Amino acid sequence: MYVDLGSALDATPGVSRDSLERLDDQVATAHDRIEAGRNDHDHGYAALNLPARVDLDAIRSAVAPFADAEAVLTVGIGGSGLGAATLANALAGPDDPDAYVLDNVDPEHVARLLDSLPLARTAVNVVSKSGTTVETLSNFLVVREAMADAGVDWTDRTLVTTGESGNLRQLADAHDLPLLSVPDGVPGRFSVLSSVGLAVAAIQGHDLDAICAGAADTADGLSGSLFETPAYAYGAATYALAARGATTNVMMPYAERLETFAEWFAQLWAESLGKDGLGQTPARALGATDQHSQLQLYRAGPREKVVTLLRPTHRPDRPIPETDLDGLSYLGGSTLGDLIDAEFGATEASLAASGVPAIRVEIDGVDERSLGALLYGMEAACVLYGELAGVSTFTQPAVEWGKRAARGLLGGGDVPAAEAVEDRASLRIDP
Ligand SMILES: O=P(O)(O)OC[C@H]1O[C@H](O)[C@H](O)[C@@H](O)[C@@H]1O
Repeated sequence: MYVDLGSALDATPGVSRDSLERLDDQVATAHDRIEAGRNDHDHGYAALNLPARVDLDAIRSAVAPFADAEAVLTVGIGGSGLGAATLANALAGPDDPDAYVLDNVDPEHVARLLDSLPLARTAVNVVSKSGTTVETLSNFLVVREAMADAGVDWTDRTLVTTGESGNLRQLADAHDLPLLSVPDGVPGRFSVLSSVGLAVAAIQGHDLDAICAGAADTADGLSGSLFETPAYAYGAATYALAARGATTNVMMPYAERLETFAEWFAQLWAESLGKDGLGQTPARALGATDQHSQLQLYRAGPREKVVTLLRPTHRPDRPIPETDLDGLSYLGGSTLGDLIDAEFGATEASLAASGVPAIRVEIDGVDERSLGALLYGMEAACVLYGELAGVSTFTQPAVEWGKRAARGLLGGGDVPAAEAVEDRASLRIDP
């Protein structure tokens, strides 16, 4: 992962080279804390040790029964769904099993998806670290029933990834299902480089060693200076920009295959850093498509944004056919790759012309090694940002409140949070 901060220097809000140099002392201190946390295997920091620790053979053996799968359905939400979806959508090839993620309980969507799947040839990958998340468990009960209705033995088609205790672990033990563990000390949104994210990649036949090697390279390159460590450059610059008013971070990949990465990034950034009145709101965009919708706002709207422009520097290409149409002759000899690169450069320049800060992030290609580097790099960036901001990066108390309230409303115990839902104020305007 390569990071270029040039377009954030003379912007509003912006960071100067001098201010980054001053910030580098704090980066060194934060790096020491991160390394101490990694050495002690502390909660959260342990996620940054995954590339060296993850047991790829255990993942390969757990997915071996699903070698015949035509589709793989992950049932999981948040960190238990987005990592698998990011890898699947980035890496999927034409002959791979199709990957789907059920991370919502919209009944119509669930029914349509189940109707469209070849259930007898579908691997069901149920993932929940806590083993208690109501959306995941409810969806799994529905999937299991659909399989039974279709005459499929669900116990032959189900893989479970969960923590050391909870309903899912009990279910896996009771039915002797293939089982993978969420490693200790790894919050869901930092778990993509474990069985949580890698099982689907394994079923699809992707190169797990290369994903982990890309991540390990990035891990080995972490140092106490943002000027030597691209991940820290990104974390430190976004932190400094947020402190100067860039409270929104637009993640804008110029590659369809990375669209889901922006969703994964949004959870990582929002849930980790949104604490104590601080944080930076992640927004998701896609280049070049959103140049024709959201770019107007990014250039000319409120000055509270930094735009992260992400692209692969190599990708399969396709020539634009010659045409004799007047006005299109300038395209002669160009490719779609030339065009999307020109659009990337034009957006960066257009933001700079308006003084809106942008950060350029590049990876070599949308391949296993580069993705491992990108995912790990963004996790390290997030942890560094959290250290600089002094927030509790690895907790999510505000999300837990909502989970308790929903459970209470469904009769799952005497939950004070549920009463707050009943007590909501209303100012309803009827037609
Ligand atoms: O893996 P689970 O325990 O089912 O949790 C799934 C998700 O639940 C909550 O929304 C948490 O805030 C997320 O961080 C977590 O990834």
